[in-house]
Amino acid sequence: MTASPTAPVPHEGPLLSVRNVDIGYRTGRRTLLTAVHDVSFDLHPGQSMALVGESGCGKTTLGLGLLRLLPRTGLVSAGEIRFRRKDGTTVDIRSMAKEDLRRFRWSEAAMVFQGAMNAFNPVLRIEDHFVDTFRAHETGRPRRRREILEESAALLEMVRLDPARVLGSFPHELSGGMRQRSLIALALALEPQLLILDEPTTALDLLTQRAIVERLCELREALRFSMVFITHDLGLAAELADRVGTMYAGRLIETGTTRDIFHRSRHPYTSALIGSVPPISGDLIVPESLPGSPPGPSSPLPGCSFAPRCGHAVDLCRERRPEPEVLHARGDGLSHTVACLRSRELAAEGATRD
Ligand SMILES: Nc1ncnc2c1ncn2[C@@H]1O[C@H](COP(=O)(O)OP(=O)(O)OP(=O)(O)O)[C@@H](O)[C@H]1O
Repeated sequence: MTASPTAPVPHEGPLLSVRNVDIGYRTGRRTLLTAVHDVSFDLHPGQSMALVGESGCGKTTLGLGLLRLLPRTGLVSAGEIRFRRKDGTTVDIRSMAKEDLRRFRWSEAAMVFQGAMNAFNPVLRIEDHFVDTFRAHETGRPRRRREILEESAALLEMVRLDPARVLGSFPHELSGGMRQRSLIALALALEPQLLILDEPTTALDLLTQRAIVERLCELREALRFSMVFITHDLGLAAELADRVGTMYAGRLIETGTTRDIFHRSRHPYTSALIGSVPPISGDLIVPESLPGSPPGPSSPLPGCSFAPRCGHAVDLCRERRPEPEVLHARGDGLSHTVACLRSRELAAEGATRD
């Protein structure tokens, strides 16, 4: 018997399962500064998760670490990053051999960095980037250049670019928004199941940002890839994500659905971030109610890293590190989890958001 088109999709389990991951940077022969601590989360097929937090909280380090794209001094030093491949097998990205990893990137998981200029080779035309990407992942008979270019044109049209104008151009001949869209088209070329976007619209004007975000929403719906979206802009997070994770001093201190985070955040840091957003979506500004900055990896604190800036901290917060606690359990990685010793008390007092 064949399944009817309306039959529920069988439960597939997570696409990406991150467990107790630490990521550090070597600063000397024996010193490793840990920039990401003990991060765990599951991402299911088709889900989009935004990582938010001030600068230096470890969002980019986590994004790069997930695909083993860290600079030479960077290292995933603990934990598991399990990924369900297109062939149905599961692999720990940490233990993948280099050649396997090369094939895996782009075809199964791709990353779009902030500032697309650096992602392109300045002496190659956009069409050559497409041809190289397709060719590097070919397994059977090499495809004709014309065939690849036709497919590339369709991808560019998908992100609303004119292929006739873009394919023959060098990266510097395009505007920032066009480069960023070209990069998104390139990242989607091999139909990856996971797209990691790091501030993909920063430095673009508001109209271009909006156009890219709208296109990404539509594409995700049509192509059903999963997404991890790193941003300073909570307005974008609210639009693009169905889940949000707040990072502070290298830790994931609150995760939940977009609704949990924007309407009933339980960590005073998340509440302060949301309180700092201007009424119309825009860049995150450090709120006046939140003076100071997050501690860097070289100055870890014994208790809660946010305690020195938190108006609700008590002595215990400075002594004991809060473990993530599930406040509202849900399947598919959608639980609302918070790492704050006082979260229940503060919610009862109405000090966090409802
Ligand atoms: N190549 C590196 N070598 C040493 N330390 C680094 C390196 N890259 C980042 N760090 C440190 O790791 C910490 C986390 O930085 P990261 O860039 O991941 O944060 P972020 O939240 O993404 O910030 P931003 O939003 O500004 O990109 C910071 O303290 C940073 O100084």
